[in-house]
Amino acid sequence: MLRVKAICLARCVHLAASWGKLADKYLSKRTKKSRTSLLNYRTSRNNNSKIMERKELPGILVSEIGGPFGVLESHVEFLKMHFNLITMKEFQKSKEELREKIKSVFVFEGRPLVDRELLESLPDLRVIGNSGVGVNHLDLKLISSFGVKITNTPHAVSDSTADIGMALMLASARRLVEGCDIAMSPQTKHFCVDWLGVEVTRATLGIIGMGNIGYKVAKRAKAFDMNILYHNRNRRKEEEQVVGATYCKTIEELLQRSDFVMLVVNLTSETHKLIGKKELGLMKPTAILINICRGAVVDQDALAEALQNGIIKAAALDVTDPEPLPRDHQLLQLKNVIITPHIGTATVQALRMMTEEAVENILAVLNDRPIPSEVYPN
Ligand SMILES: O=C(O)[C@H](O)CO
Repeated sequence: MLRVKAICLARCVHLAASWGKLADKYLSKRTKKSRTSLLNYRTSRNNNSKIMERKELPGILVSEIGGPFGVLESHVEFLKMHFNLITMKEFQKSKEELREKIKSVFVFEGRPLVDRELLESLPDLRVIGNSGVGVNHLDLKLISSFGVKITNTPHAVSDSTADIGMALMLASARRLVEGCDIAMSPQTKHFCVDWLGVEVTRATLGIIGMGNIGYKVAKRAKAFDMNILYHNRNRRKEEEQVVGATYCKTIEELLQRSDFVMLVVNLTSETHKLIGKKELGLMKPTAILINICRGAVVDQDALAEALQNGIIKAAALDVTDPEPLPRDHQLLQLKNVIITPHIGTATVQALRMMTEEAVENILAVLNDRPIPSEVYPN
């Protein structure tokens, strides 16, 4: 009997051990797979580093290291694994020595400025890698006329920007900033608010621009049981079905039917002041406008007027034109506006992925591989 018990116990232990091993194997496989981060690049570069000297790496021009418009310090090591990193300051100092080394420019927050002068001083330049999706700060035609490719990072930015869209919609609907002011004010003795918010649940959200970000907004809105309308140059039937969205052929129809209107388009000559007096006039007086793309998509004077006159109820903006607005701008005086400082991609994860996506694009151009995200002039 004792022997049987011992055998049973041994079997159980063996079984548990093999499950453990299996689980370990499975988990490490999953962890490795989900880690599509700097680490992957690091590993592959480390293997190559034995055969590749730093001086052989292609030169990449960056604005500066650190500072609000510079490459994040934590990304420098990663960039240096693939490139010979040259800052604008270094380039200005030794132009003649460096000009032929620079094959790419890494543009972050619109810096460095890529103008004719810069393009003319870089004879071997092959690609402008924009870190971010919006390329309105780049003269696409001019850059292309130099035979230089342009790339952007539409995938890296989509989740964080969609999150900001949802955050602004919720904050505006529930008057979060006003509530926060009351709760935190030293003057507050009792919590007594004389206003009510509105719910986003089951309300109608109209999304103008169903690209990567617009689609991620729709996915999130679906979880709020929202009735989703969208307008886009091209109808996206597959995505429509996934999120249960309804296509509006015209912006006018979308504006008339929506409780919340979210702007998620690229800024181009066609979308400049897309939302003006006429469009605001079509919206419901209870509607809220949310802008997470570019400030110039909205006629801000018309918006301020509409907000003052009750044409629409409120606005929540992560972007303005210019940024920041002049301190005496009328939009800053209004209670029914919330403005955040263009923080759609301001997360550790998004910035890391933007750098990775930009590097992937640049390396594809430099190695004559298919380019994941190329931008073409209109
Ligand atoms: O364009 C983008 O991706 C964001 O606005 C960050 O610049």
